[in-house]
Amino acid sequence: MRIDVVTIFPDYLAPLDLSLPGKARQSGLIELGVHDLRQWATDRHHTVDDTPYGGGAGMVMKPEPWGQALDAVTSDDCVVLVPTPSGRPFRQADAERLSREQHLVFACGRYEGIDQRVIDEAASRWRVEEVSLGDFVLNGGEVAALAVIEAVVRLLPGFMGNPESIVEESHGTDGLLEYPVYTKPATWRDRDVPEILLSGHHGNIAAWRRQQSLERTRERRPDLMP
Ligand SMILES: Nc1ncccc1[N+](=O)[O-]
Repeated sequence: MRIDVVTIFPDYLAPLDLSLPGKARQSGLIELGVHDLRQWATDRHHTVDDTPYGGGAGMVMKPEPWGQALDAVTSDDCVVLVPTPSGRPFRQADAERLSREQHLVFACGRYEGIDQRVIDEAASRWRVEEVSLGDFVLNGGEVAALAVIEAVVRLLPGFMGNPESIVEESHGTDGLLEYPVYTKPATWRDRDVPEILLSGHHGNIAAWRRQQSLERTRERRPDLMP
């Protein structure tokens, strides 16, 4: 898989050189390109934003640099992902679907967003998905791009040491929240690990874990209850 990110803050994407994505890059399983939008802002000051038509606070990202940038980094069959609070909620199912793509391009907007014509023109040439991580406002799309990239890359075959660990996760196969987990010591600050987990009885343990998942989901995410 190839991943390209266009941003005015390329250093924000430096964490991708660490941990999982970094390892995946060394093994050649992903190619990552981070591009500074300003290289396509050809005026003397490399201007990337301007005041919004119709007035209003803040600045909007100009279309010309974005048009040149996307022309340069996209491929015919790529998916252009635009992190934005006005996007569709990004879910685990989207991470799974996107992990099967060959080329993802992240357009990270800042300020009040990117001129809509950039999105409209891109959507006439490539698959474009405006995605949101949640109902809160960040200052730009970079943090969201990092999160989406991690959610996608960790699903690629051969990246996770133990593929088993992917199956039993929150928002995984049965869509429930994950059950609580414990490890040694059996007692810590007078708190014991639930007896059932020490019983070695796998059937009962599975049932207890399912019950815990249901209770947690009912309590915290009733919207996910089956
Ligand atoms: N919440 C967000 N705020 C700004 C940019 C992107 C965002 N998001 O969730 O993808």
